[in-house]
Amino acid sequence: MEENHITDGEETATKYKVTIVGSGNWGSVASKLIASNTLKLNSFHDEVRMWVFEEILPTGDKLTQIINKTNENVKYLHGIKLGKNVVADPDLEHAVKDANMLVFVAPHQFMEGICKRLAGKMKGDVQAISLIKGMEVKTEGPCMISTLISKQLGINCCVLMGANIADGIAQEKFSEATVGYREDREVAQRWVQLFGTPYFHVSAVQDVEGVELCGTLKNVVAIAAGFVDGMEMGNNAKV
Ligand SMILES: NC(=O)C1=CN([C@@H]2O[C@H](COP(=O)(O)OP(=O)(O)OC[C@H]3O[C@@H](n4cnc5c(N)ncnc54)[C@H](O)[C@@H]3O)[C@@H](O)[C@H]2O)C=CC1
Ligand SMILES: O=C(CO)COP(=O)(O)O
Repeated sequence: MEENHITDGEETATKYKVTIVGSGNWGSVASKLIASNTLKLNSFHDEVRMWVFEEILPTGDKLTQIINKTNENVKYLHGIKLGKNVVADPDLEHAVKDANMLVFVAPHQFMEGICKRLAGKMKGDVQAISLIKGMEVKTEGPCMISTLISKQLGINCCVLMGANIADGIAQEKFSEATVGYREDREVAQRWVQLFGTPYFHVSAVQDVEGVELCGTLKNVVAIAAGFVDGMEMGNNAKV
């Protein structure tokens, strides 16, 4: 347990361990942002574990092996180094077992299955954040993904959303995002620290559902705007 604590003069504080659950385009960029910060910030372990849904590449290699060898997610974020401190792990339960900060960034349709596998497998003090846009629509009504995570895993879940296209952020083009949190501002500030860089500006507001709905519904507007472009109806039709 010693390695989980840092000593700052007389005080000892928890050293946070981060695992990213998901490794597509956005999950890979999230790992790059986070890995650059854990190296700089004393309150986090350097290593960032990234659960990878294992795939066999056309070369016959396993995706996790290539990520760990080249430091690059050649399938979902080609040409971008993630950081040497990112470790790809194909075993979901193993990837989360020591983490006290969990970043969920798998496509929403896989989340129910992922949560079922994770229930009871995590540390007691774990905090979560969802970067997932979308919602589960069931017969009893819609359910936000942060709610699904909180309910199924019994943990607090913040969200991080913005007009964020992963590739632009991977290329370190300026972008901003918002963390939505429920009660604990200190936890929200920890997420802000973990994600924020000079090119990725992150702020926090106390409104999980508001932030998550804006992030999700933004994509409905984006699809409609794409239709308008495709039909060459002009910008006024978008308003
Ligand atoms: N790509 C982007 O620019 C952004 C994406 N998001 C959100 O992030 C979430 C993830 O999106 P992306 O990273 O773009 O996904 P992606 O489409 O790039 O990757 C899909 C991921 O799902 C994995 N996968 C495939 N089958 C699976 C299974 N059966 N179980 C679990 N995982 C499986 C793949 O291995 C891959 O890691 C989505 O909710 C999306 O809305 C949010 C902001 C930006
Ligand atoms: O929300 C996005 C960019 O901001 C991308 O979402 P999708 O990957 O679900 O299209």
